[in-house]
Amino acid sequence: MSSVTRVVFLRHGQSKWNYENRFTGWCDVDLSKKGCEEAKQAGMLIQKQGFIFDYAYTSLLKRAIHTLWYVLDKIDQAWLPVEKTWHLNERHYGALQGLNKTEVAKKYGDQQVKEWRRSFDSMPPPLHGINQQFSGYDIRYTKFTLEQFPKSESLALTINRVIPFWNNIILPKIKNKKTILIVAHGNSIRALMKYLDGLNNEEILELNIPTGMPLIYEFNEVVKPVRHYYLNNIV
Ligand SMILES: O=C(O)[C@H](O)COP(=O)(O)O
Repeated sequence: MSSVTRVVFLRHGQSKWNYENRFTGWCDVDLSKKGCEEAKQAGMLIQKQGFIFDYAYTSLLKRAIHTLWYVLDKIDQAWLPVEKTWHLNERHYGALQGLNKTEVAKKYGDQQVKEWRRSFDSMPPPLHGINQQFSGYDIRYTKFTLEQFPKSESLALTINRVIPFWNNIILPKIKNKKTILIVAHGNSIRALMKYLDGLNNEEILELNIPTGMPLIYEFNEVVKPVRHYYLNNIV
């Protein structure tokens, strides 16, 4: 019997705003046609490896939830216990949400946009007031007061809410040899990878997570990550 325990991470398939090249963050945008196909393909890759999961986790955002549904359908594990949590949401992109990434780069420069998107502690400009990109009144976020509700998040702030979830909820399950599927977002997965692999601030700048590509992490008996790889790289 294998002594490693595996966690499958999956960034949602392409969303409609990924397709339109717009900052999305906590805006609840659905999958594009291509994203649905990517999700089904991810399900097929996972199914080929014969994964039988004990638990699945995803965010409160439908691009991730629907990706999970496609995967569970493909692997015929629709019965799996699923927990949805804001801890796995995409990083909040503040006032950039809804804006076109190329237009923002024309206005502020490529370097500034790269910093907002990929650096450790740079914070996108915060949302001001209540506009259509503000989801603070949404029923799924009632546990936040308006003051607590994020108006923007750096990767550092994203790490602050992803890692307690990892340590309290996921880690004990890995210790018990449970196999877990986590369908989340580019930056909530980057936050986890920074933590798991001890990446420094230069390394995290260059880390991008592709849409719809299952990423396998293997953990040893003391729950240290020993290896990770994308499923499309398996021959
Ligand atoms: O929220 C978004 O815009 C994307 O899902 C992730 O965006 P990024 O690649 O700019 O971090």
